[in-house]
Amino acid sequence: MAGKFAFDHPDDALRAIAEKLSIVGIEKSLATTCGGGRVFAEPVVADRDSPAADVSAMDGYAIRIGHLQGDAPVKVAGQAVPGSPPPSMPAEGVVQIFTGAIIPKGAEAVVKREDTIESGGVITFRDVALQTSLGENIRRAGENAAAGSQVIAAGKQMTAADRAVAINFSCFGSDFFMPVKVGVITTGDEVGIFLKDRPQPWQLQNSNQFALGGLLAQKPWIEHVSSDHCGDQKSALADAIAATLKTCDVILMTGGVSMGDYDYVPDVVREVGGDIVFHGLPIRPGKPILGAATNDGKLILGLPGNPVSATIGCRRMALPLIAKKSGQTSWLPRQAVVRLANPGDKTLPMHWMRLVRLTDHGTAEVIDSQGSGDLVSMSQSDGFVEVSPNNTDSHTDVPWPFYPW
Ligand SMILES: Nc1nc2c(c(=O)[nH]1)N[C@H]1C(S)=C(S)[C@@H](COP(=O)(O)OP(=O)(O)OC[C@H]3O[C@@H](n4cnc5c(N)ncnc54)[C@H](O)[C@@H]3O)O[C@H]1N2
Ligand code: MOO
Repeated sequence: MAGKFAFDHPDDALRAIAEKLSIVGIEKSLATTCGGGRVFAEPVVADRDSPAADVSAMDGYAIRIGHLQGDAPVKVAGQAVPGSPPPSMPAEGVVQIFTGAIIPKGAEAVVKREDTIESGGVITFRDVALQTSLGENIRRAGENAAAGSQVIAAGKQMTAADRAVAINFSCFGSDFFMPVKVGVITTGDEVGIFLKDRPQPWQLQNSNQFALGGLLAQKPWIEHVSSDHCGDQKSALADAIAATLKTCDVILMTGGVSMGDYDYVPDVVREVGGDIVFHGLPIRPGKPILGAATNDGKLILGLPGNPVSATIGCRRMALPLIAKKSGQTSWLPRQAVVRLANPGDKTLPMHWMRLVRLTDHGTAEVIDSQGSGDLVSMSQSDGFVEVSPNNTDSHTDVPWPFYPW
């Protein structure tokens, strides 16, 4: 135990609960082209060398190094074009070659076209070409990857670059992890979706449902299955959690996790068999957050009801844990860092999530906020930085991890 909190650092809390989570199942042989953003459940292996043969990196002439001695014109005795098998290297003369074409057997280098003087079937080498070394401008077979080697590891989320790699190696189908099924349950008698009648002063629109839904929708490895809302009745909440556990791998809740008389979430999570790993973390906003796992490895995360706390909590804590369940091996956040233009002198004894707007590459400004109910300032931000507890360097040039929306 770290003081009054189970963990000192949000990442330690993530690691601890992640150990209790199961990984989703596998979908066999989906088309790779449909799998953009999904998580590979098997590695991609090179079906042949890349490049498949020695190829030219330039438009020019395939030569033997011996051609570079003397300044007499040399005959262009053949042509190597992409899309055709290579000609053989003639006993005399050079072969005109184009970028990507296979190097004729016996050629030792490629001289760029602009480093020669071309005239009617012969070339002479400019001075710069005389320095050409053995193998210059030749991409060797297998230099990117050898046939049979792993080019993409299982557990990686497929990027656009991975799509290119998979298709390059003729991997048109692969096993992928199934999307993680997530159910959202918001709570609170005051919260609703008021379409026709405007909310009364004691009521408010269910913005959390839409904030969480927006973050979940960004991830192709998540299937947002349901959004339910529960009033402040313990039995209704228990029923909603039990029903959602039947259809989902993860339940994200908002509200009802702090100290109020109607904050039933911790009790109900225990009742449905949730093993509470943390309830409260040294983070602001979001301190009352609750993390639990069921005995079959499902995740129940209770986010505080305040809109900024719920949204930041979803970004900082829920998405990595869902990533873990999705089979991703690199699920723990590794964020790019930014420096703050206007950090001020204030410190907090907590990990402080500060809303920021990016102002330049690597620089951001802190946005004025009225606190965790101020969703207007949140919408003016590009995301938040996480400042260390009791940080006395905040007014200096310290870079902080940045979490974009
Ligand atoms: N005595 C204490 N009181 C509070 C503590 C504490 O430690 N001791 N912690 C405070 C902190 S920090 C937070 S954050 C809130 C979180 O409380 P809950 O998770 O129990 O959330 P609620 O009380 O249900 O709601 C808080 C706030 O957010 C509004 N809300 C709730 N759900 C939604 C929604 N779906 N969409 C938009 N807004 C929502 C709700 O109306 C309240 O205004 O507790 C502090 N109190
Ligand atoms: O720490 Mo609570 O999550 O801000 O208002």
